[in-house]
Amino acid sequence: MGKIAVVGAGAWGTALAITAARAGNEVTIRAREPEVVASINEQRENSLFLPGVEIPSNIKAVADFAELDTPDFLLMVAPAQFVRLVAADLSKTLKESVPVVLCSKGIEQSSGKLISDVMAEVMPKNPLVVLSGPSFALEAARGLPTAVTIASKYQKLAQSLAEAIGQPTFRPYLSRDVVGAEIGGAVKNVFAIACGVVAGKQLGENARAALITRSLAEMVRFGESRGADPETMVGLSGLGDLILTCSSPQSRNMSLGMALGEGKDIAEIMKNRKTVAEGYYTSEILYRIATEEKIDMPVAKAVYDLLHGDKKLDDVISELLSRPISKEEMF
Ligand SMILES: NC(=O)c1ccc[n+]([C@@H]2O[C@H](COP(=O)([O-])OP(=O)(O)OC[C@H]3O[C@@H](n4cnc5c(N)ncnc54)[C@H](O)[C@@H]3O)[C@@H](O)[C@H]2O)c1
Ligand SMILES: O=P(O)(O)OC[C@H](O)CO
Repeated sequence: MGKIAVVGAGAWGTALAITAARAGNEVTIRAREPEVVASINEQRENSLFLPGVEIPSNIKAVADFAELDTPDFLLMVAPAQFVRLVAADLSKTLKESVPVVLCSKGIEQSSGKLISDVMAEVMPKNPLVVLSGPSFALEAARGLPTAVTIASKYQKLAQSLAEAIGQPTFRPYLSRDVVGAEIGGAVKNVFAIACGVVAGKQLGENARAALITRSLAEMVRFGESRGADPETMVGLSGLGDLILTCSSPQSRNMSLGMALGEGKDIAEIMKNRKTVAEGYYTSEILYRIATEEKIDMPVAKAVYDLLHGDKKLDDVISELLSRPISKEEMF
């Protein structure tokens, strides 16, 4: 039986803890909120972030990083904008030999850095693995079939993580392309907001299909700018996650876009959110990077204009639709 630690007891951290426990591991999950620690240990439920799912008895919640001991793998599942701070605290007690599995999806807004680069800065010695792919927390937690990409330059580690947490209903696929796996998960959140706008404004399924396809082209371009393999972009962590997140109001990012498309105000939507819609933060930095580096990303720009600019929805849509005719290029 292996030992898995999870840092971040939001919906995804909790779902991954349940998945790892279901595979037979002893799991310790560190929650930031004392009420979440109590809820997991006493009610066997994370009633704040993943209500309605039973927590198996081989999961223990703790408040203190020091209680995580020395796991075989540590899963980092804090929201992307908090990973630097959380990792800095964690690094005070975690041994440098413990492999860290990055499960967060985003780009650091203050620096424009990929979160794997943030981890390399803050915890440079811990071997890094990325876990990404189309995976709604609730479905994975309920044991519904899910497939993910596990990427690392240390293939033996990727393999042993896959063996430790894999099971018929949670199938990992292995990759060496850490940056590619990470970028797909980070930028699809921005495009899911755009697809939500299409749904909320009832622009139709043709528009949504076109938007997903053109978003994939932008994902490929951005990925190439960071050295990602275009093939990774059409795998689970890229196209797979793009399709999932752009197709279901279960997605926090798509539902944020739907609210915008229905005419709600962004400040109102963001007020009092307790769950994270990573695309909101990623869209701002993605637009800045694309502008500075001249990466053609019109859909990402449209989302930026809606969330962080002061453009009107109808103006943003007509700007996107009246771009000059160009050649259809993906790669
Ligand atoms: N929910 C999903 O279905 C899902 C699936 C795959 C990946 N992810 C990714 O996992 C990451 C975590 O998302 P989630 O869905 O588990 O979170 P969540 O929205 O369910 O919960 C919010 C999380 O943010 C944490 N948080 C709030 N303020 C914080 C602070 N100041 N410092 C540190 N942490 C703070 C909370 O403790 C909690 O863990 C995100 O990057 C997300 O994109 C989520
Ligand atoms: O609910 P979202 O939009 O944060 O998406 C969750 C996962 O990233 C889907 O793979």
